[in-house]
Amino acid sequence: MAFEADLAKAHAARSAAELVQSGMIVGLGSGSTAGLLVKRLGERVAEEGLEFVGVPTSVSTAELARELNIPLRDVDDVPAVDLNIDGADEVDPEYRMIKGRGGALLREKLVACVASRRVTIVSPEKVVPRLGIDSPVPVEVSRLGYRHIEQRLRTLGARTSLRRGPDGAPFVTDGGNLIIDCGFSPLADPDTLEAGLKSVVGVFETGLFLGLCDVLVVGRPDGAEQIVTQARRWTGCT
Ligand SMILES: O=C(CO)[C@H](O)[C@H](O)COP(=O)(O)O
Repeated sequence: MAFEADLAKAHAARSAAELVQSGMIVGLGSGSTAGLLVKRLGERVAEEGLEFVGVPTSVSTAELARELNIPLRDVDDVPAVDLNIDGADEVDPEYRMIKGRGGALLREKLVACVASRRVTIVSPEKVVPRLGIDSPVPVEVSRLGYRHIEQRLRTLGARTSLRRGPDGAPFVTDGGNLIIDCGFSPLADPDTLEAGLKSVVGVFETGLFLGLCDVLVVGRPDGAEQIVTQARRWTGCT
């Protein structure tokens, strides 16, 4: 089963890597599926002389891309991003997503928002009838005051859990913040929830990615399907 999911991720990554053309500025997502994408792009650089500039969404993605000789820029050093390719934890029938299991949600959302075209790459089990049944919504918060922020998130109906690393210490994001995972059952209205979470002082970003999927690439053990979503675009990005 794990082997099939890995194969599906590899097919999704490979299919999306074909969308990258020389001259593009490309947002490079984070996580295992995005890692496979970066590796495939590295192969294209080495084998075909593909020339593009990557905008990494995490320290680990930047390290991998550098090893593969992919030139990088920070998001503030590019005028815009032509194409962003990233993974997701869950995608619903309206192409709304939960992201951030890897803890890179703030930078991922920033880069997705400045991209002209956003591509999501997933294995099939990530496509769900409804968001939040299995995955909590990660919320990136200030270290200062995080206990009070957690209380406020509870008043919005969240079952909260401060994310911790393997050593038991609080997980710290690339941006130096904390993550509070927020379980909602059910997650009834993602748009209203996003507005509520963002209204809490000290919340920097949430893992709800709404209107940020223009193309969904679903990998399978034997290939991949690209779906042009025509999903409503998120007004925060336009
Ligand atoms: O949002 C993310 C990291 O913050 C990842 O894209 C998401 O968690 C999917 O990861 P994977 O491809 O390893 O399943």
